[in-house]
Amino acid sequence: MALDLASSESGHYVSLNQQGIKKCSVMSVIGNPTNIFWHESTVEKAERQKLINQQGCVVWITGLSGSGKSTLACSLNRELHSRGKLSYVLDGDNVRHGLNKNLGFSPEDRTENIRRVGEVAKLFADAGLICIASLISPYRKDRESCRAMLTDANFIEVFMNMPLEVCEKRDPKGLYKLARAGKIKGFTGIDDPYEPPLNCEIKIEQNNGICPSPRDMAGQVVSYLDENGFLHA
Ligand SMILES: Nc1ncnc2c1ncn2[C@@H]1O[C@H](COP(=O)(O)OS(=O)(=O)O)[C@@H](OP(=O)(O)O)[C@H]1O
Ligand SMILES: Nc1ncnc2c1ncn2[C@@H]1O[C@H](COP(=O)(O)OP(=O)(O)O)[C@@H](O)[C@H]1O
Repeated sequence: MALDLASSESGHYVSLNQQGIKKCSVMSVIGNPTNIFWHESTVEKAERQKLINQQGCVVWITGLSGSGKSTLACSLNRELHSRGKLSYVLDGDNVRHGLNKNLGFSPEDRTENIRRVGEVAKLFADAGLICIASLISPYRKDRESCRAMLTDANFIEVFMNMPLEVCEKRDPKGLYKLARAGKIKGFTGIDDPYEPPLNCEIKIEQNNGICPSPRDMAGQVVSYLDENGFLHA
């Protein structure tokens, strides 16, 4: 049986095998990586974008549960696809089934949830895709951190400005009901805060009490992307 001993302070790695022979080598310190270097790709982002005739970016959809984030994300994805544009949806609910399945809804876990999705979205944008991230992302500072990961123009924040009453009336998963009954603690909008964006690029809201259709919501985002040059290389 081999025995591995690691010293995180020295960065040395000591291994004893069955014959008691010691091996020493250097490793990255866990939790505070050292000895890692950025490796440049030989294919540049501009070349990838030219290939697919679009500009990589992140469309970040934020809003209360039930405000229509997933509906807009799906509709936008379909609309872009029909125009021959490559997009991909990162939906909070879905990402929490895999990459983020170890995270709950404490403020710290939500922050980590947003940070990870922000990093993945940044990679998709670098690949040249229009990455549609759809998460409650309730805290302003977390969304601002994601914005800071990209150049400002490539982070397009879409605020689903739906009144809580509308979201609660929709309640497609019955979660508001559970939250009101005290059976879910820390539910956004009920007993956990939602901080609306101060400077978002796009706001989706009701007109005279009527919510725009999914197609119209998507149309609003497509117009922005088109007018700002994202739909051509
Ligand atoms: N406590 C609490 N607060 C808010 N939402 C809750 C909670 N518990 C479970 N859910 C369900 O989880 C979905 C939100 O996941 P997100 O990853 O988007 O949330 S967050 O951005 O980390 O706040 C959210 O999905 P949507 O309804 O699509 O927004 C809810 O269905
Ligand atoms: N533009 C809209 N008009 C009418 N109903 C909508 C609209 N957008 C979403 N909905 C409905 O509201 C509910 C919540 O939408 P959803 O996209 O799941 O919200 P979220 O992802 O923000 O939780 C769903 O039942 C959906 O069909």
